[in-house]
Amino acid sequence: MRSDTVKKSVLVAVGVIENTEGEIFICRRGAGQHQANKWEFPGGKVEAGETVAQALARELAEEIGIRVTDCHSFMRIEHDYGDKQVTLDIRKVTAFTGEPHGLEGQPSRWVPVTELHSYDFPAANSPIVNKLQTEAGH
Ligand SMILES: Nc1nc2c([nH]c(=O)n2[C@H]2C[C@H](O)[C@@H](COP(=O)(O)OP(=O)(O)OP(=O)(O)O)O2)c(=O)[nH]1
Ligand SMILES: [Mg+2]
Repeated sequence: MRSDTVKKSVLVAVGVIENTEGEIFICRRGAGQHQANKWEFPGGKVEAGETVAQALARELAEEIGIRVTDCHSFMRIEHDYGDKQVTLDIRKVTAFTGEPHGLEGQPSRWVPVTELHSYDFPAANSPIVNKLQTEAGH
């Protein structure tokens, strides 16, 4: 990168959705997307004029068909993939209506926190998985 250019980070709203059994909902990214075929916590880019909470609500409605009724800040991660720099604003979704499912054809599933480490997530996600496992006492 040239020293006179400032790399711009993309702000992403990410939802860690938890059910009453303590499982987490994850989806698989598409073949043509950035970080293709990796598993992810659903979410997407915050658009101009939106708050992170608004973006999260919109993305979770569009991608997995749920309406968020309660969420709180979980963590924020800055990560540079080289080809793209992202800021993940992760929210824990503790209440919602509807049953999440991949509306865009993406594979998806509920996973116990103890099994999250066996999924191939983007590199930026490691602290999320670690924090979830610590909180669950593992
Ligand atoms: N949603 C999501 N994105 C993640 C995670 N981890 C991670 O590094 N990312 C990165 C991948 C992408 O570069 C970016 C999210 O972009 P996205 O492709 O989901 O954005 P979007 O839903 O608005 O999709 P699009 O309109 O561009 O197709 O953040 C994660 O757990 N969930
Ligand atoms: Mg997305």
